[in-house]
Amino acid sequence: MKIGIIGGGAIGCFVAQRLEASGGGAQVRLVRPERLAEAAGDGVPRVARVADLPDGPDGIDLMVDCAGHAALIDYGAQILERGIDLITVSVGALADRDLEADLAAAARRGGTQLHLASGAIGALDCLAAAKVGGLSKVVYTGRKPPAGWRGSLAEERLDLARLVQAERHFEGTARQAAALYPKNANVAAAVAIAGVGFDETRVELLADPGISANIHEVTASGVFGAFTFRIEGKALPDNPRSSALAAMSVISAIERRRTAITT
Ligand SMILES: NC(=O)C1=CN([C@@H]2O[C@H](COP(=O)(O)OP(=O)(O)OC[C@H]3O[C@@H](n4cnc5c(N)ncnc54)[C@H](OP(=O)(O)O)[C@@H]3O)[C@@H](O)[C@H]2O)C=CC1
Ligand SMILES: O=C([O-])CC(=O)C(=O)O
Repeated sequence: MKIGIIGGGAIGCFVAQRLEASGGGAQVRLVRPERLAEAAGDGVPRVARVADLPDGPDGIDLMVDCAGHAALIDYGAQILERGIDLITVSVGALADRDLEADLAAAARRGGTQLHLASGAIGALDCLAAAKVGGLSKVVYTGRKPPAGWRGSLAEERLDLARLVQAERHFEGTARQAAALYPKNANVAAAVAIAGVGFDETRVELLADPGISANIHEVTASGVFGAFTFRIEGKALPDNPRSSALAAMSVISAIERRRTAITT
């Protein structure tokens, strides 16, 4: 399988290095034009760098977006329309109804699929199955140490450097959370898409100086019964905002495409 990657940050580098180590390394990395001249800094120097998809090698089977909302907006539709499947971590971008419709139309035209990586959360399979019977309530709570909220709206709402106890900086719908916190609420979006949708999923986001992990909790109830899922995810060393599991979920999604029998 010929794979291309978008994003050379914490998640993109993890993915590129894992692919390289498994012998099935990526063929190309899509970068912003102004990044093209830079020396390879991701530990996988033989990967071709291009600023536009047509400049890359032919026959790419799969692109993986590890870059964030802007990348899905910039490249998603053209990738899908060119007949290339796409795995993305930028799930929150789909809170924009127009983008969601554009991506779905591009996938139909290209005969392709946009696969949403499970990211930093789990239990999405459980939510999706429970949705079949009918879900009555889904609540997602995201809790990170103050450093995990740097560069987000939380900085405007709280004095992150001086927190002495957990403080909530957002309460609302998953659609609002995903739009307001593009680097931090992709999990809320994934929970919404698997379950009761962007407008019915309730979200709370907290900064907590007493924790060192990114703690995500989902509670759901419906015809199936009820469940609570809680994960304490370690952040990636290069980015305190992003849980390591998000990067691992991309590799897992790729591996599942390579095996005859999959979950
Ligand atoms: N689904 C989930 O559970 C999770 C999803 N995420 C999403 O993943 C994103 C990436 O996370 P992470 O790797 O930690 O972030 P980083 O900030 O470490 O890296 C982001 C990388 O993407 C590149 N990039 C951003 N925009 C574009 C673009 N338009 N075109 C090409 N490259 C681009 C950046 O390049 P440059 O340096 O040139 O800007 C950088 O290399 C997050 O912003 C978030 O949206 C994160 C965690 C969990
Ligand atoms: O990585 C995480 O813990 C969650 C995250 O940033 C997101 O949902 O965007």
